[in-house]
Amino acid sequence: MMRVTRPGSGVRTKICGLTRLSDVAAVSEAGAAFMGLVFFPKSPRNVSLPQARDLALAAPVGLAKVALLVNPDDALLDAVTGTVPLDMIQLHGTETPERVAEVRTRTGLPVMKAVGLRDAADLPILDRYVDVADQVLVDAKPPEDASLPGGNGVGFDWRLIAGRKWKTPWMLAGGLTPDNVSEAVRLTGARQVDVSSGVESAPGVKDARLIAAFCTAASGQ
Ligand SMILES: O=C(O)c1ccccc1NCC(=O)[C@H](O)[C@H](O)COP(=O)(O)O
Repeated sequence: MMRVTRPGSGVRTKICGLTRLSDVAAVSEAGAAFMGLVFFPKSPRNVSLPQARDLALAAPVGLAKVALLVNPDDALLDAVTGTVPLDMIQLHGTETPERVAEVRTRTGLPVMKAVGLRDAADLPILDRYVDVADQVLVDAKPPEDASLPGGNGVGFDWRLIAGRKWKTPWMLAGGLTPDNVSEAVRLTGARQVDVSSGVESAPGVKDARLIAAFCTAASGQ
């Protein structure tokens, strides 16, 4: 499988919600740094344990495999980490900082905690996680009527975080697309970006051309 090294701006991309081996190939060829596997039965991107294992085993060295979980109990954590070769856990529920610390210890893996923003009142929530998580995913809060806690293709006002710095590495997410990602990077100063809906042709169906276009746009080329 060919990997493309982009000497551009160095912005790293995560493509979330892969379900097919062809998605892994597309993500790798586009030069993304992370691929996300969703373990959330209500999601159109949900993968079974055997499916996730096959996808993870197909990833080339250098493409980090991230398991996305929502308020997982220890049994689910053990099942996922015992079956799927992984590089990171993404917690996308209402996990407390204490639970984030427990998940790090239990799995031995770095943990990225997703925090949803809608307005400035949500910003202090981020500060609760910077000391305990290895990465913070700065995402949009889901709409009130959403059935998914993330992956809804909605954004937030990037000016909320423009010029802000956290001591923990962070990734920007929420409604990003090949058309808006370069502006999002420019405005927020993000060095890492995450996308799911914006590179799909239908809910849960990744599109190789959109993945390539997203990675190219994110890297400033
Ligand atoms: O993608 C899902 O189906 C999903 C389900 C449950 C929790 C989170 C989920 N997705 C999160 C993401 O894919 C991304 O990390 C992020 O929220 C960006 O999503 P999008 O706005 O669709 O690009």
